[in-house]
Amino acid sequence: MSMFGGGFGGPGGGPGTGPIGGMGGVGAGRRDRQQSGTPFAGIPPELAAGVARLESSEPAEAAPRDQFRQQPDPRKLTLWSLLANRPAVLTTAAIAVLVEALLLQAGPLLVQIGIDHGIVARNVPVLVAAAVAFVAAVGFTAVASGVRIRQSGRLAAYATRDLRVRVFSHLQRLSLDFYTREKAGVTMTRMTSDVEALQQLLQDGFAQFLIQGLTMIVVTAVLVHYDAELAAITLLLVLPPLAGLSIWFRNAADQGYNRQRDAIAALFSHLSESLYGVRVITAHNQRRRSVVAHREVVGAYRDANDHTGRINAVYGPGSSVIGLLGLAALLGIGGRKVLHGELTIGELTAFVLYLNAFFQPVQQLVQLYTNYQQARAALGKLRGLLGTAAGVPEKVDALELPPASGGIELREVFFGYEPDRPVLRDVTLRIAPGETIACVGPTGAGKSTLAKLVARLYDPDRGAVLIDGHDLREVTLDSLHRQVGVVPQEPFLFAGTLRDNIAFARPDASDDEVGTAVDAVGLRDLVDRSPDGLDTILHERGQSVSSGERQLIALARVFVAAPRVVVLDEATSSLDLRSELRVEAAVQQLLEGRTAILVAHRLSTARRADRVIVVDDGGILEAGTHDELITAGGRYAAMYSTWESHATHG
Ligand SMILES: Nc1ncnc2c1ncn2[C@@H]1O[C@H](COP(=O)(O)OP(=O)(O)OP(=O)(O)O)[C@@H](O)[C@H]1O
Repeated sequence: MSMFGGGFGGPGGGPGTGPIGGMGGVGAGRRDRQQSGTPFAGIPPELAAGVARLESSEPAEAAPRDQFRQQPDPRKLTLWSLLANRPAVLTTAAIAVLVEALLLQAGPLLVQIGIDHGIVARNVPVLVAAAVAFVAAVGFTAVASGVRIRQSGRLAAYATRDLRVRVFSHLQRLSLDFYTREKAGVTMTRMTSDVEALQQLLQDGFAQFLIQGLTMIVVTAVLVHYDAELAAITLLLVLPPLAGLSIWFRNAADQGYNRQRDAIAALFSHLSESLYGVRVITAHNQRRRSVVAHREVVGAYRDANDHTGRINAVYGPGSSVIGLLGLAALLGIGGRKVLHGELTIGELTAFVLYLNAFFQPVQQLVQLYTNYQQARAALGKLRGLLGTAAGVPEKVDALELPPASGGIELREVFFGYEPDRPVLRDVTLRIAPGETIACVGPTGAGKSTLAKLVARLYDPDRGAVLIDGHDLREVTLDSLHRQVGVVPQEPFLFAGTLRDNIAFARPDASDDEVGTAVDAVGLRDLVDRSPDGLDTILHERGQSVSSGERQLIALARVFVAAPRVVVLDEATSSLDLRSELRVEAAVQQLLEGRTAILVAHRLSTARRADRVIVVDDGGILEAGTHDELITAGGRYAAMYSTWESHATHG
């Protein structure tokens, strides 16, 4: 099986090497075209002055703030932690919220003053003053509201950006076991839909929550001030049923929104798998089945939405009815008080307006609560993801692996992907610096697994893997990956230029270094044939180059990285004889002077290795040079004679 499931690039291109998609290619491309002197290369002279002007006015690019660290971020992910990162923006937004909430309450007060002291008292200046004050309050409210929306928008944008970077960094930290276990679509959902659910709440939700909450407090105080008895009766009538309904909603929504999150993740998973596998689906005539399966996951998502919709249909109108009944009660009780002269008509009007102002927030809070529940479910999922520990963690006190001479040792290694299914049992193997070892054996025997352990893509369950006497678990992953290069069975190319792909592990590699790698692995032909040479854009996953060329690019990538140890999982896909020979020659070049572990699917590769090991039944059955094993007449000799007769007759 593939060492990386086609998921990762070459060595050292592990965590934190940054994106590649065309990055750096622009500048590099321009530099090269200018040098090449071809027609249309570089910036036309008549535009040069304009470009220089434009460049000088561009702000200098700040150094990236986010550094990748192998150790996970210990901070717990909470809504507050997302907001607290930008105290200045948060404070401005909070002040704007406060001002807006207070100004909003001026309206009913001014109406009451206008009625009681202006209209009823026939005092025109007071009436005019109340009206003017009303207009001013509206103006200030608009300004405060503008500031609040702008600042809370910024806050949400920053917070979700931070969250996305944090989750992505964590994804980079996780090991192969996570990616085998977790569907790509589910992880995508965490980064898209879940983060967006949070964004919605952060953008408007919190500010609204504060405004509405403050409004309710202010209004309650004002109501008590106007008529404590009336306020108490009305609030007692309203609050208990509202609280009961909210508790019910919280419990029901918790389940509902979790179900919704799971359903959307399943939907994304199926979508991404179907898109990646579209060729196989079409070739095997399984489009109908694919559509039926998609209808099922979409159906499950619809059911989840339907469920939350039903809950909302009870909670929304339910809380509204409670509020309106409260108003009706107020009209009856308050009206009686006016008739008995205990309350002025202006006060009752203000009371009704304030109570309305009390219930409007309730309505808004209902909506916000829905958002909050959604965001809470999303946060739970994201927290789960951030809480996933890396399968191959780096020790806090891990040491830099010093420049290795490349001696490798597997010491009594036991390993299984699942606890009850051991793949390797008590494997001991020593590889001398500079030696090339070929692993052969039947399919599924554990050859790739052995190679993965040497690259520390997994840790052994028992025993140890050492380089130059250093246990791999004791050294930093960064220093290890710099010195152990991996060529996966199915090379993965990124959308970007050829140069970007070749220099992936060392983006700072010079043109000369890239050129040397190109020549060494025999890619010169491809580079010369490509329209823009090294600046030719490759399509996603390298679909625009042949499988042999992909292998050569993967080899060139490791060549540029220049690790001490190479772990190479030979591709099983067969190439035509010419390409095969080119790849073989490239491998020879790459292995020159390096320690190497080859997972050899072709015995021609094994023949050229310094030593061959036969892996089967969870261990190493035979080990020795090709000639020794042939002479011994054991398992390898049998495999070799079968292969040879196929090679000559086939
Ligand atoms: N991620 C995984 N999770 C669970 N089991 C796995 C995983 N990867 C491999 N296996 C199992 O471990 C065993 C050894 O797999 P491995 O890939 O090492 O075989 P291999 O000898 O390299 O085979 P091939 O020649 O086909 O590449 C197989 O039985 C395989 O099914």
